[in-house]
Amino acid sequence: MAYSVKEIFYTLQGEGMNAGRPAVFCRFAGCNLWSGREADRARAICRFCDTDFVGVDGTGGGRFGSARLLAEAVKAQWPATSGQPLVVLTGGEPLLQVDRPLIDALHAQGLEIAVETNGTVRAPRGIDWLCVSPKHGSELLQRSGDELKVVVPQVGLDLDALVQLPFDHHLVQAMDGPLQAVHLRLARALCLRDPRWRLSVQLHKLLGIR
Ligand SMILES: C[S@@+](CC[C@H](N)C(=O)[O-])C[C@H]1O[C@@H](n2cnc3c(N)ncnc32)[C@H](O)[C@@H]1O
Ligand SMILES: Nc1nc2[nH]cc(C(=O)O)c2c(=O)[nH]1
Ligand code: SF4
Ligand SMILES: [Mg+2]
Repeated sequence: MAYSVKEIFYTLQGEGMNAGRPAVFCRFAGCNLWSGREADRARAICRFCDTDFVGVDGTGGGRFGSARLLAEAVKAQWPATSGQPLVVLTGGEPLLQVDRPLIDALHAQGLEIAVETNGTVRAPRGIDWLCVSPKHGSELLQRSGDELKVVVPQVGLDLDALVQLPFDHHLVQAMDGPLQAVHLRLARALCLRDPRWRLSVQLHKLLGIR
């Protein structure tokens, strides 16, 4: 199968339990909850997205004709020094494209595989770290994993039900945008009130990196 990739870049994981860990990011093009066009945002299912995932024109992006070619392009971004290489597959919605051959090809390159998904597509087996971030108005099909990362506030999402889902970690992340300061206070208060939740701060935005 061929893969449409917006960009591939090396940075620090900015979110979740692995925040601060160096990783190669592979951002797949396209999403099932928004077209990515500003004109469509107001009527999209997911309306708060902070990411450009349209097209294959970013740094290191392109159409990759095979799993091996994409895995090699990802591995090429890892520095020559030692350490366990990590790739974060994101998007857009990566699980519209990630399949067993790609997982096997990334593992064959020695990469540990993390995925950021909206949970509307069931994850294939073999992912080493699965982060699910549910979106109100969509059906949550992937209901287990390593971390559940809920962007707040999302009116209509039942946090009491979500915190009971079988994930090892339950995190809230303040919705970025004009009201981010308000959302951060709300997310902080939520964790203090119910310590089953942990706060995920978008470290890369604080640092001014991608
Ligand atoms: C751009 S999404 C791509 C992966 C997948 N489509 C998803 O939604 O999980 C990566 C992460 O950024 C989060 N995110 C997107 N827009 C955000 C915003 N405005 N503020 C905070 N987090 C946001 C998502 O919830 C998700 O956890
Ligand atoms: N540094 C950094 N960390 C991230 N963690 C999740 C991201 C994403 O867009 O999926 C992201 C991102 O875009 N940049
Ligand atoms: S589901 Fe993820 S990629 Fe798609 S629009 Fe929402 S935050 Fe963006
Ligand atoms: Mg991002």
